[in-house]
Amino acid sequence: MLYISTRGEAPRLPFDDVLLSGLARDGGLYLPDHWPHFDAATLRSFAGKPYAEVAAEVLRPFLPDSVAADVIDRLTARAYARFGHAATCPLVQLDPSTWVQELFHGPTLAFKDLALQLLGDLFEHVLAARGERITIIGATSGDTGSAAIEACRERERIDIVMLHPAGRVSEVQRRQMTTVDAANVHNVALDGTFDDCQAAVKAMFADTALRDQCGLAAVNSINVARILAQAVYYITAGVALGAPDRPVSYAVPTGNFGNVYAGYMAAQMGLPVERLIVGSNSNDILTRFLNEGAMDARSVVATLSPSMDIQVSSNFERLLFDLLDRDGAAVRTRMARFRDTGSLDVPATAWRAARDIFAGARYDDRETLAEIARIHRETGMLVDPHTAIGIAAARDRRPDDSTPVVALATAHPAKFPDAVERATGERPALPPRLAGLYDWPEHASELPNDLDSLKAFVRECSRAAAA
Ligand SMILES: Cc1ncc(COP(=O)(O)O)c(C=O)c1O
Ligand SMILES: N[C@@H](CCOP(=O)(O)O)C(=O)O
Repeated sequence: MLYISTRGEAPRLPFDDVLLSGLARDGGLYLPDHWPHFDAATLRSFAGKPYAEVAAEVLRPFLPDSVAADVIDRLTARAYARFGHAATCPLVQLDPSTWVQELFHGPTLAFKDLALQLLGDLFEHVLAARGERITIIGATSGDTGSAAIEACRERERIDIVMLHPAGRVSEVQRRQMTTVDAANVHNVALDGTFDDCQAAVKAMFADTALRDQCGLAAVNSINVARILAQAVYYITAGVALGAPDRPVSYAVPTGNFGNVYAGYMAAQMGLPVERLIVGSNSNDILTRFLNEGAMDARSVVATLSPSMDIQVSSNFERLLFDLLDRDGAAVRTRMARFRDTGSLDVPATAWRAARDIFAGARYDDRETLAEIARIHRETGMLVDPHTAIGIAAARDRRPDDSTPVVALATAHPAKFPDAVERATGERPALPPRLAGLYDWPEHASELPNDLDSLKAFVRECSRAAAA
């Protein structure tokens, strides 16, 4: 299998190159050139298997022979052994047709661990085989950062520079990144929003000299391997609830559109998905698009669900590519106009096609707190603000009462203790291994939102550049 860019101009690349190269050289995002199809018998055979085994089966067709054979079995077994629940991503039933899938049993308590624990080992395997080093540059609104740092800390062939928007992530999220004391980990508190961080990362990838000198690589959903690995939990939840013999819907708290795009990928591979329900906070560009057809970026508003405080949802470009019949030139023109004007022109036919599978709902902070309180009152569960938005969207936008809906619980409530306590009066405790988090010293460089300063910083941190 080869991977193609959404902007149609970069060369097709094999998996190893795409894994290590991040953004395509034409500014686009990579996608597989075709989707493998899992037939009904294969999907049925996944039910009841350990998560690591299903992950290996689902990912095998996307991998080169050198990894697909038995290496992937070892890597998935090792990655998912680090999770704190024997089922890896257990399902908890809320009512007769709604389930919550807990994606927060990994080392950093958020769904990003599902992909990044595996990616860390994959990077190491491929880099050792090629005798290379990389410098990862990433942007985080909170959770990608800690999951990527945890997955890559102290790895000999990797340096990691992680940009977070100063003052705009929760204290637990920030400390999970900045208290890591490892020579290859470099945190940047950027004076700006998450969108500024993500734009800076993409601009650094566009600098060919920097990119080649430092061996830049991505851990964000820019990296297609990240979201391919996330498609697995849609499949394990679906088959546990009766797929392929009945369709399943998913409700997903959404910011950068990566997680819900992973659900779209699972559907392309044959999982019968009835609806992908997008839950937004007040930064509701995706919900406005789905409901009204217009995609206009506004200023980012700080909310109680900071990981979704995003206006430029990077992965929407991957969906747009499909909606425009995989026409890279059409994507290129529209993305250039979006960058210049903040308005993305999506043809009405494409909008209607998007609405065949996606639906959207928006919740402000008041509604989010009310939802956390309601869930606690009615079920005893404590949920984080992002998860609450997913559960509310599951209830409000489910297509019918009979199709099961899986609401994705994307973070542990202890990552957002202030909001949870405000809504319920109960303060969720951190797991014992993070008990010292508030006492450990923090390490971060405060930098302005200035590309030249960031590039200089990355060069300084990169052992690949120094070699
Ligand atoms: C807890 C949580 N929920 C939801 C999201 C939104 O996910 P995505 O950006 O993939 O749409 C994030 C961001 O990664 C997150 O950290
Ligand atoms: N919400 C994310 C933002 C980055 O998204 P990604 O899926 O592209 O890594 C975060 O938690 O950092």
